[in-house]
Amino acid sequence: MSGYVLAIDQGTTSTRAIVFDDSFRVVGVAQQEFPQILPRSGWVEHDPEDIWTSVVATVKAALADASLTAGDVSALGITNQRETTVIWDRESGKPIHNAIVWQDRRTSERCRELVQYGAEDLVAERTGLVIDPYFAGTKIAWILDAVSGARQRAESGALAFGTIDSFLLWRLTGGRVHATDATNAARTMLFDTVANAWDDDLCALLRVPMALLPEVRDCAADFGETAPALFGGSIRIGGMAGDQHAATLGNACFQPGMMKSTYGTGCFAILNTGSERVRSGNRLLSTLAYRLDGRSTFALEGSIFIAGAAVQWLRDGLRIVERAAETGSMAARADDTQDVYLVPAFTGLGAPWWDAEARGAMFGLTRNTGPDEFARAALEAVCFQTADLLDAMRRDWPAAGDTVLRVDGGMVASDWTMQRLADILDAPVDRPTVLETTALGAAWLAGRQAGVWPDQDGFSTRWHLERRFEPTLDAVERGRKLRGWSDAVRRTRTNG
Ligand SMILES: Nc1ncnc2c1ncn2[C@@H]1O[C@H](COP(=O)(O)OP(=O)(O)O)[C@@H](O)[C@H]1O
Ligand SMILES: O=P(O)(O)OC[C@H](O)CO
Repeated sequence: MSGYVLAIDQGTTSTRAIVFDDSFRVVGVAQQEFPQILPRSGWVEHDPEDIWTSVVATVKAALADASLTAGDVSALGITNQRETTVIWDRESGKPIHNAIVWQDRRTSERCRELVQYGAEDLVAERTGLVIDPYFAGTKIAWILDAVSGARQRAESGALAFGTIDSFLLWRLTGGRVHATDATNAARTMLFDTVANAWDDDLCALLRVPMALLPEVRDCAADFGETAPALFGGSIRIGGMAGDQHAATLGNACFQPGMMKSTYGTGCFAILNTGSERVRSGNRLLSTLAYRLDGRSTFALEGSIFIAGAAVQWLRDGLRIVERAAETGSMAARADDTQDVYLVPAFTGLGAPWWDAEARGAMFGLTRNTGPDEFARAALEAVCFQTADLLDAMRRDWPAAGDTVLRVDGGMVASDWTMQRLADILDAPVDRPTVLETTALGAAWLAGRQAGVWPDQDGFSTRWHLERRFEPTLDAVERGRKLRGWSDAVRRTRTNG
């Protein structure tokens, strides 16, 4: 068998398909953006057919780019934007509603009711999550209530629910496999991560019929094979993981205490806590890092909703830059005497604040404030938010104290941001040579399952550092900046 492995990375704004060889080099790649549907303030949807079309097109294009056919590829791994919720008809394969995206806040009111009802402890104990519209559970119930007849059809077993991985698997296998992996299941608010099973009590609480739910498998498992007609030959599907979990694997964070942070549209920091599921006292998520060989590895996660999206706002909303990459040089020449803070709560605040109602704010504006200070504030916001997460992680799990942060995602191309991140965290930041770590993690799962790629140890030794950013900021200045940020967050929050 060849060492070529294909990964589908189905993200929030685009789909990528990447072919790796057995030296983990990218030999073929294709990317396609698809429309974001914003029906009203705080609502975000995707058309699942757009996603499906982009997956088929990018897989074909990546194979062509690598000058390979389906028969040359040993395995396929799928990784995906998490929590985004699709419900489809098992007979026709057609979705009954647009996918409700992870960023969508339409179920805030329902979540408030669940908190008032006193469900927080039950949810935390079984799932490790906080109650928030972010997760799939309340989105499923919303669709069943909004689409006429859907609840009844769900109860009779005519409909299927899946996060994007599961929906793609169903389509790729020609409707033969309805399954997900444990990391995606862990983002629904319906899955007991210790028992590794869907939870009857939570399904009843959230009014989700269990007949809708997919079978849950390990991240590296036999997920079936692609229908031959799709890509001119079938490919075995051997790996599946939510994108942040795949990035944890791709960054080889296999040991307890290792941590990665991915800077894309949002920012997601995951700290490997080993076999211990740490109950957070600081409103972090206690989730799965990954599940392999029947064993779960747990993690503390901090989820920030807006990271690179703040840079997109400068580009597409304010139009003060033409390209994201310009923000680094602007930040470098921004006026040091101006303390301008952006709290980018465009869709509420995630961890550790979980304030669905908060909206973005800027502080410290003067008549001298210009585009450079805006750019610096947007990039620094990402650093300050990561510092809040790391601080919460250290309080929850003191072993996190000496952590080196491994980073990936589109934003880490910015040297200025990575240096500022090390300065604000007062910790080293390691940037790997392969920045496509999410796709690499999914490919590793599939390659390992097919027996053509190495196990954890072999893979870890081939993780390579491109550059380490060491902290250089003095403690007084760092403390002053962090106090300014805390004050800005306090003034933005609605639940503090
Ligand atoms: N040089 C850069 N400086 C700052 N931000 C950047 C830079 N390059 C890309 N970005 C930001 O990174 C994000 C894209 O990262 P990516 O990992 O592709 O995101 P996603 O997978 O969430 O779609 C965009 O929000 C973009 O604004
Ligand atoms: O598609 P991304 O990279 O923005 O990641 C989305 C996250 O998985 C949402 O939880």
